[in-house]
Amino acid sequence: MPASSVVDAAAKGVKLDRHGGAAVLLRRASGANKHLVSASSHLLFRATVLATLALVVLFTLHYPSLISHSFHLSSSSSRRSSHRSLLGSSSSSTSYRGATWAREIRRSAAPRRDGGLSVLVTGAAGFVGFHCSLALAARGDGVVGLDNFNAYYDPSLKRARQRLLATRGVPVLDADINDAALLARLFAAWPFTHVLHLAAQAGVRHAMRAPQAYVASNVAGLVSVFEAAARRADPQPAVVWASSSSVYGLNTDAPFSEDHRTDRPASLYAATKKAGEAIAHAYNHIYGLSVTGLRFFTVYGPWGRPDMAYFAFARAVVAGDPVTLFADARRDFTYIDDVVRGCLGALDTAGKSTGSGSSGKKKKKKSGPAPLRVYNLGNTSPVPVARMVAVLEELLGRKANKRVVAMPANGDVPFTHANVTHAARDFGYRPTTSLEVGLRHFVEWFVRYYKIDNANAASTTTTSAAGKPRSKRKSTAMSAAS
Ligand SMILES: O=C(O)[C@H]1O[C@H](OP(=O)(O)OP(=O)(O)OC[C@H]2O[C@@H](n3ccc(=O)[nH]c3=O)[C@H](O)[C@@H]2O)[C@H](O)[C@@H](O)[C@H]1O
Repeated sequence: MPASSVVDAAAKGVKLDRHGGAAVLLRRASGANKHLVSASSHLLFRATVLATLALVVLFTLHYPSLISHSFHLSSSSSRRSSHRSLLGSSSSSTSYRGATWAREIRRSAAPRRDGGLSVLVTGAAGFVGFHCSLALAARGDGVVGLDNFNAYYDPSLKRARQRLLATRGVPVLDADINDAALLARLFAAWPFTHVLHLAAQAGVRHAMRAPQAYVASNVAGLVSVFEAAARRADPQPAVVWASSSSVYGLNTDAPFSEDHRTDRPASLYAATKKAGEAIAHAYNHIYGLSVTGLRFFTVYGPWGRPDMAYFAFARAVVAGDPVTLFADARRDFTYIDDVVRGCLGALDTAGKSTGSGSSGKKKKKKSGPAPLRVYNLGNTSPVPVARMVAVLEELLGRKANKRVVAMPANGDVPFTHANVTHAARDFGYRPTTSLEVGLRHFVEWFVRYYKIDNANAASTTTTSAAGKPRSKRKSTAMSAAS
């Protein structure tokens, strides 16, 4: 029988089978063995397809989060190789649900050392959140991160941080702190002992361009986190969150102490951070929530924020673009590793929340008032911004095209200077990194990450010197090496 006839017979068989079954097919085939073989193979084929479909349906019902790619976990983690990657970079947080998802959360959140913490880190793909998450995971604490990956600065840098965290077993969910339902599901999935709340709208001067973003993140978002921690979580976690040196505003007493006035913010950014400190007081008072606010002082370092001056200036120096310096500005630049030690110290000493939270009703406090703390995390040695640029010039082996202007009325303050005696007393905080050393670490990362040829730099040659740039300028193009 020609091949076309076999195909015809098989086609007929399908048709007949639909109407009369295999017996009709067998009669019409009138003993032709080839037809019999063809028909029975066809039946076998159909049975296999049906069985496969049934299996797919069963699998889908059993593993919904796998099918929807809704949850991010490391695919390359050495410690957690059993975690298959569910990284889906643009998934909606509303799909973070289900039994498998909750199991994955528990697996990442569980500490791997005796007495370890279990920390929900908001803003985990941000600069400080990324470094703190790495440090917590490295010492065996359980960590689950979340971040909304907004475009305030290059989201690809946040994605690169997310990928690196994944290799350490820290998932970073694509989620917004204003998603109350998701926060409730996270606390239902696992009793986090701590929340390190670092998600925020940063940037002092940008607040004049996008004021509502600061209200949405730094006020509404903070309330959302406090609501979840105080009223949805049972037991309540302790919350450590990022306030800012900017709350000192127009204060002129120096160095800035936590006892100084903070009721004269100079920017909307500062005002929202100050509002956050007042909101923290209310949640501590009403719900017995343990809350620690950390006033960061111009934190810098590898994997930093491209919107900050040291980072933007480094890019401008490499590109040969102008650098605008606000005359006489000084900052208490604080290196990231020092700040991370401060954050972990604050978490370790946070003290327990004492209210009862799951029903949202205020019940009798379990053991008196919960801690309410605020600390400066600065470097204690302000440096002129012009000096910061000079160090960058040295490290990059290129001269900046400087333009010095009077400080505009944009919310900036002329100087910051931290007194850190409270943090030193309560958790041994002692910053040890000079601006020169810290910027060297930053530049080493910066040239590697953006694949910049830095052959002229002081750090890699013995002949270049600040003020004596080489005439030969190297490539100015920057591309991320992530
Ligand atoms: O400690 C904080 O609470 C804040 O620190 C950081 O704010 P700032 O201290 O203002 O840092 P950053 O912008 O790097 O400007 C540094 C210096 O460069 C000067 N500066 C800035 C821009 C410019 O074009 N020229 C210039 O001279 C400028 O006058 C300043 O003296 C965080 O961004 C903020 O989110 C918050 O965390």
